[in-house]
Amino acid sequence: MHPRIEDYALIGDHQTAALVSNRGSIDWLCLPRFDSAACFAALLGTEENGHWRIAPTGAGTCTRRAYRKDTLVLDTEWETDDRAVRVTDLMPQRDRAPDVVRVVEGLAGRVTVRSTIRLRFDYGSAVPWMRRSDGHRVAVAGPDSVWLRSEPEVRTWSEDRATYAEFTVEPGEKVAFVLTWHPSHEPRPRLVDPYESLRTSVHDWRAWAAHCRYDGPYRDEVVRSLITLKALTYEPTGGIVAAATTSLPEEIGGVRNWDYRHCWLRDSTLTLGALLACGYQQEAEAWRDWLLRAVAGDPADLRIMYGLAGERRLPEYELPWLAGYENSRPVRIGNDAIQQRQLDVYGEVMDSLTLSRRSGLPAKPQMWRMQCTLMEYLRSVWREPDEGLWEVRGPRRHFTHSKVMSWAAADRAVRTLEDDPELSGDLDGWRALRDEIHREVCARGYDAERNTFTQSYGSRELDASLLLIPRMGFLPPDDPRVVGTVDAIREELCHDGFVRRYSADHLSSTASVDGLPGSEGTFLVCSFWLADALHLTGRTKEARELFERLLGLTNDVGLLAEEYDPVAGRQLGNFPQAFSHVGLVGTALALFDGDEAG
Ligand SMILES: OC[C@H]1O[C@H](O[C@H]2O[C@H](CO)[C@@H](O)[C@H](O)[C@H]2O)[C@H](O)[C@@H](O)[C@@H]1O
Repeated sequence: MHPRIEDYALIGDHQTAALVSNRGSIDWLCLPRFDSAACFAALLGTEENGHWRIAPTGAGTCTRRAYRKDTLVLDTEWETDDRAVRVTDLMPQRDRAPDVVRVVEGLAGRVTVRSTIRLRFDYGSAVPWMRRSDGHRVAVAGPDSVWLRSEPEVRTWSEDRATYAEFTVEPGEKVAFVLTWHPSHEPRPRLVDPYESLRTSVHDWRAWAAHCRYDGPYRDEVVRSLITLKALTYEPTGGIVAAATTSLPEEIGGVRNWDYRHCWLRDSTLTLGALLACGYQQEAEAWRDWLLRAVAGDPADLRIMYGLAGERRLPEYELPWLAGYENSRPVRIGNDAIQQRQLDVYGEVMDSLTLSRRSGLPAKPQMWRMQCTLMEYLRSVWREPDEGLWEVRGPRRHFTHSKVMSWAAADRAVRTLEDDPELSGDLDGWRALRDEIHREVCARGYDAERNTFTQSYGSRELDASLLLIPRMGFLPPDDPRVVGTVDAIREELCHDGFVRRYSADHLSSTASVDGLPGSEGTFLVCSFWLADALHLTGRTKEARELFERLLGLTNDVGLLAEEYDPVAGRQLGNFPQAFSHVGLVGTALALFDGDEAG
């Protein structure tokens, strides 16, 4: 049986990441970058598509699993009455080549351990040639090579397109495996010392986590989320991926399977906010600089997402040879949403740059110039319909959230000018724009009969993004229209207390709100937004209860996917997802680190 999404834990080296199941199997690993082809793709197919399992012979799921405190170093243990063994997994900070280190350590009795590795390059499709060289097993296919060795060396053999090793450990005995990726045309990679890597990783992560300035309740959960956000950041450029995976389904067996290994302006600006609020200025600055490079050029060419280094083309295609996670097909690479118009992005970019200024990040001269150009462009397009923040694949609409965020862009432009007399810009024009958008949203995006804002102009649909209205400052939290909207969303979009993005009524028909067949779960970041809105509107007790229930959805190692299915009681969608962890950090800060409301 396929592990559930929440059966996985993440390890990474700030350039890519792997998913390790609670059976001790690495089922997902893209090398050398997050968005490279996977060499282990069992996550989206079968073991034949590549995996690496280390576990006691005959054992199934582990008996205990945890990250070492404040690190991304994972311990997985199997314990029986008289025997116990631990596998410690990590990806060391990169020198040149990416490495995976797996240290097996005997804890009690004499345990026989088996390593089974099936390397399959190009997303599980290419079976490499294997050879031996200098104590390594070397796998080569096309541009990729992987070098595998152990310390001390254990006997390995190949059979049925897999490489095996079997050995025993007694208490205190260790065997460390190192897998290193390398371009196949280059000479052998430099050796890393697995034990030294383990020590350094633990030290570096703890030093990083110690900078977290949040010291309130649930600090461990907040730090775990921050570590996850850091692990989703591509260090060479500062770009932040939305999640470590592609095509984990929003509906088991369905078609809502997308590639999240790219940098969305929306997801990353929110991530930046969470990191900044917790004191991580360096990461925020790196992302701000990534943004300035990525959006450079004609504002009409602004993309809603980019590749890790700011690439502007992410063509979407399918991998027919992969069966998909629990048969959820197609498996998609790339993302056509890059072609969409999503007006909210202007508001998010302006908001995050305002935040970065206020947090004291040194401003760059080209920053304000770029903001003025974006504003001029937004002034010419804000009246147009768009695909909205949920990236609907149906017809464009006048999404209320997109207009609210256009208002936010104008508002942040005005406020930046008011704050800094040294900057120049069209203050009167932007004030007028801000007022005009506000008037229009209140007139066309609000249903007076039901006392709620609506998903798009003239529609009766609701949308969870409207929970952000008070947070963006569009209306005060005690405005009856805000309270009415929060209540209507609770009434219509909640399932078991968790929030759907939009109405579920049409989700089973092909004429769904988002133009896609099938259904989906409750959306975790929206559920955190509900907790924020409840807190802002004075219902802090309910906000805390919801927050605690949401914490209860994290898996055994504190990770969240994009969605949750309250009926099946399992996580859905790409994993771990930055959006969900940003939500967790934001709500913790709002509830326990800010002004107490109610
Ligand atoms: O629901 C259809 C869309 O789903 C994906 O978008 C979602 O993920 C993005 C990244 O986290 C997020 O920014 C967006 O708000 C979400 O709706 C997918 O990437 C799209 O291609 C797809 O149309």
